[in-house]
Amino acid sequence: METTIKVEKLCKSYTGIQAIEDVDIAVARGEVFGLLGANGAGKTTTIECILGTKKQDSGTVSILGMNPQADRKKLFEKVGVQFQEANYQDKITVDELCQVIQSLYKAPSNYENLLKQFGLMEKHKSPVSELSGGQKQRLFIILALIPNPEVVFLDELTTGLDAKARRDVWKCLSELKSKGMTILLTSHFMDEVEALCDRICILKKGQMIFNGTVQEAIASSSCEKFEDAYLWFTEEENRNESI
Ligand SMILES: Nc1ncnc2c1ncn2[C@@H]1O[C@H](COP(=O)(O)OP(=O)(O)OP(=O)(O)O)[C@@H](O)[C@H]1O
Repeated sequence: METTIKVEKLCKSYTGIQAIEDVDIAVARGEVFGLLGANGAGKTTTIECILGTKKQDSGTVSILGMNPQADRKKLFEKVGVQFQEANYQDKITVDELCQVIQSLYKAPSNYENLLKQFGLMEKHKSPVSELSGGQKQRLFIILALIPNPEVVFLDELTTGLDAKARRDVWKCLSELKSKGMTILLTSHFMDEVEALCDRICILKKGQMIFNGTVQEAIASSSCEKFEDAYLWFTEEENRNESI
């Protein structure tokens, strides 16, 4: 199967902190891959190194056969990124922000369709600053999809969304997946990971402690439910007791 994202022996440290160490990830085209771990485990650092917005200390990254450091311009056309926070003018409206993003790309998606799909059409004339937290979160997913990307990175996918909005986002992502989009996401919600991800990697203090499917994670633990298995992997005490 064609590999869309390939990461080998990725290491990155900040002053005094080894944020990630020897991370290996391979994501096939059309796959939904979940990067999991507690706060500070190294998920965002991994994504930033994959995107080339942070330079790794060692290790290699390839997306769609490109080196993100050397081929940044070409990658920009094919990769979408959901930002947690974005800098935009104070009074800019949803329409205007989408149009600005659209203007940056050669073959963008129709953003109005995305607004409809994500239930934000009624807010299209509102200033972004007046959206609720969940509405902003959905807008950031839309901005990531405007480039019509082959690969999309969604960091903390549905943080801040209510139950209905989360389910709506899941449905939209399943549709994108069925059209062949490759998705790398991080999430702290294990029901979401179970519903969406073909494969996962669990990071703990920058080290990869599991790589495989949700079913394999459950089978390797002494647990029946995925959330319990995830906690078994990430909580030291439980693992030591079981080993
Ligand atoms: N710019 C930075 N300077 C110094 N240390 C940093 C920097 N960015 C991240 N770190 C540290 O690196 C480690 C990994 O952080 P990272 O943001 O990658 O974790 P994360 O898994 O994305 O966490 P969260 O779930 O809270 O978003 C943490 O210990 C964090 O404090």
